[in-house]
Amino acid sequence: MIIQVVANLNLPSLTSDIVNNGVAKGDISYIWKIGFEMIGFSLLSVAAAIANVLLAARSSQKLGQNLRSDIYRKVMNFSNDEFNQVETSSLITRTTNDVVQIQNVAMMALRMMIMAPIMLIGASFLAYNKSHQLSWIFVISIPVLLICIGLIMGFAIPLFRAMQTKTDRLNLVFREGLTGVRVIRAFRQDKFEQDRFEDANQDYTKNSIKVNTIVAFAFPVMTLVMSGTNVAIVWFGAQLISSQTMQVGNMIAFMTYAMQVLMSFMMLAMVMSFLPRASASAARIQEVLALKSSINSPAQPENVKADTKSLVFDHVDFRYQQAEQTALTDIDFAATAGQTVAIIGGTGSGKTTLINLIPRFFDVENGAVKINGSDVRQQDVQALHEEVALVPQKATLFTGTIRDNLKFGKEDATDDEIWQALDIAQSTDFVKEEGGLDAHVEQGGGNFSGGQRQRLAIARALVKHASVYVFDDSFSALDFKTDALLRSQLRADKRIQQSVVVIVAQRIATVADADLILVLDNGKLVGKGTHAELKATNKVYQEIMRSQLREGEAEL
Ligand SMILES: Nc1ncnc2c1ncn2[C@@H]1O[C@H](COP(=O)(O)OP(=O)(O)OP(=O)(O)O)[C@@H](O)[C@H]1O
Repeated sequence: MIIQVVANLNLPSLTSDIVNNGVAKGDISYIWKIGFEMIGFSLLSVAAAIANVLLAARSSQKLGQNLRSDIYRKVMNFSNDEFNQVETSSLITRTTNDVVQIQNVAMMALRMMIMAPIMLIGASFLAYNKSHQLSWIFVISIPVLLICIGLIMGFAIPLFRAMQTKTDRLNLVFREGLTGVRVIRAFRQDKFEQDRFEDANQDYTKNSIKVNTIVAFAFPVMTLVMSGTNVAIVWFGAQLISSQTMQVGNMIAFMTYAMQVLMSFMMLAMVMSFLPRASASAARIQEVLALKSSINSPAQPENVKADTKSLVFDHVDFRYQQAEQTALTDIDFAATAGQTVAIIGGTGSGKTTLINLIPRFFDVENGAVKINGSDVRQQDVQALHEEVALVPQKATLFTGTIRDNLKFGKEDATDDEIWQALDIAQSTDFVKEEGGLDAHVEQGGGNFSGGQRQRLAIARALVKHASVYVFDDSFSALDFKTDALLRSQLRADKRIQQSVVVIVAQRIATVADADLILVLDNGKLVGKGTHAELKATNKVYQEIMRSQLREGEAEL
């Protein structure tokens, strides 16, 4: 860049030299000499400019790449609390659009922000050197230019800032529309959603048009100021020349320097006008990068080596962030290898909340959750996640093959192990029908039924070797027969027998043969025991049984 600026600043001086000493005096050999020099400087300037653009593009793209990886790595370590703080759609905009803003401004800064001040000072100095008498023109043209730039930026900057939030809104509505497209159709809300999107789209477009209109004004206004300056230089320069107080070459050089001075201001203005938008983007990225995950490994994690696997909830209270009431109160139970704990309760009673505490998605308020005898907060988070195999309420599959999806918990799983897990999960038949382990899984498992997705998610958890297997309402999408078969095979499996199994369910039939049943009501443990004990003594359990008998579900 410095080579480019020096070459550019040198050219007008050579021009004045060639005119004054070559053209005016008719010295052809001098013209050739200076002419070659000028060609040399021009080539140098072009080469330097190309190198500058290449390097600036490379550095700014690398910056973008690093920012995107940093954000992704950070977000992957977020706990549920952090996900609640930043919208998913906003996270996507931040990783894409916001990073591009920073990239663009970095590119511009590398090309112009440093070049403009050097050029400004150099050109001003050299212009003054060429003609003291014409320098007063700057006293008028620079303030006029600055006022124009100031006015344009004053209008454009707030609009530039608004651009980012409007992009967020557009993405949010679009994303909600995409994910909820079936619900939207079923409830015939197409028009409402279309209108909502149109509003966001129009808002964004109007803002863009306004910004671009203002920016479009900038160019002619600046050209006007430049042309005015040129006219003034020629007008007053001509008078000086005719009175023989200035040489023609000096006037030409002065004119070029004047353009360079004004161009520097314009470059600075251009970078400045992009800065507010980029600084808004930077703040949004920084917000994500600065978020501290509330779930972290301790400085010195405990080395857990238990011969028998166990899961203990020791008088646990839990409260969601900013919630007034505890979502779980005084939950206390223990289970060891080979035992199945079942959790039953009405909707919103806290079942999912309870099992989210096992892999430490949230931290308890009081008490402790212990796996294999050690408090989960004292364990390395990664190591803890290794010990828990979770089947969430909503089965999530990833694009790829069935084999890819099932190897998620154990990278080196053999096909035999996978088929064994599929067998227990009652999935062998439909997987074979689909074409085996290489069958394609579409985005979100869209080419499988809800029950099939659920069973594949169960199989994925079974492939993993864990201390605790957690099934969150995973059997509800299965019919009674499949549900019973799956659970009996689960009980018979040698590896599962050495682990603790936690099952969340709505149906009495699913929980009846568990070693320990927990009855949850409004976040409290209102019953704890076997099916026979609870059936005899627990009112809430009896009520659940009665309601299901009435519906003809539980034949017990
Ligand atoms: N992220 C959250 N922030 C605040 N409150 C929450 C959050 N998630 C759940 N809750 C509240 O905690 C309570 C228990 O919810 P939970 O999802 O554990 O119930 P559940 O028994 O699993 O219900 P279901 O059978 O319908 O899945 C509910 O009152 C719910 O409103």
